[in-house]
Amino acid sequence: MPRFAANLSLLYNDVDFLDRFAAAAADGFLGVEFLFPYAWPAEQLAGLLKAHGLQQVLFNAPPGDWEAGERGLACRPGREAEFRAGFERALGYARVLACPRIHVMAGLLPAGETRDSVRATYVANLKVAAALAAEAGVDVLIEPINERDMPGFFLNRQDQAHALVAEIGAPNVKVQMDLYHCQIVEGDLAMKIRQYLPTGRVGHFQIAGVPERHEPDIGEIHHPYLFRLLDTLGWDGWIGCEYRPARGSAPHATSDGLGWLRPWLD
Ligand SMILES: O=C(O)C(=O)[C@H](O)CO
Ligand SMILES: [Mg+2]
Repeated sequence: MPRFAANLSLLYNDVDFLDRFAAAAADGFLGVEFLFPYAWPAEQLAGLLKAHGLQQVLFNAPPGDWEAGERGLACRPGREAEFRAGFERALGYARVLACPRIHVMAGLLPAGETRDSVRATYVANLKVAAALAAEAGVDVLIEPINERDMPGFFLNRQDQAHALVAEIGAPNVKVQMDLYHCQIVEGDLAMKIRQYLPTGRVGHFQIAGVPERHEPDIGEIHHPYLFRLLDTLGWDGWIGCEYRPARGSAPHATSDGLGWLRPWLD
């Protein structure tokens, strides 16, 4: 049976961030993920996880200046020291939160650069992150993201991600297979899962309805088929619920829209 994690950056966003842990636990989630924990002390977040019987399954390394539009530093030549310092900060949080994986966002292509011209920077940065993470027993995840949501993002396709994982050559670097982005960029989701899951190089899944990124039962993907497929293939990791609730009304919008999840919680 798939295990579902609530993405607390997108779900329960009609209550304060620190109250989302309790809300997720009350809805039956056993795991949570979020984008960035850095506005709160790690010990405070660890206390909330413990109080509500939740596991932290994923969060992101610092992405650079998010407010200014940056979406990761890994592919940015000249930002290597900042990338490393950010990743070390993330590892500190991972230790306190007992979180076994960190997502490293690739970043937007700098003006005048191409995917080929920044590839060596990206690979070198990921090798550094992988070595640091290995000492802490943590996996480093890389995620292909569609360019409608993030124009100019370096990493967009599953085949590109898997080729980079092979080139980086570290056993703790894996792909975060977000089926929402994969559907928008490539489609053919079931065949892509059948192709990549047996490689052992998929470290996490995420889901959302396509194209609006609302509940998984809104839109063009039939998720129950994919959940059964993941079960058949023996996936025992997590599926992050990374969508913007569209049903119900505040302060229960997320809970009101969880009808799709209930059959999978038992
Ligand atoms: O956008 C996504 O799908 C992610 O998972 C990133 O972590 C945040 O942009
Ligand atoms: Mg995602």
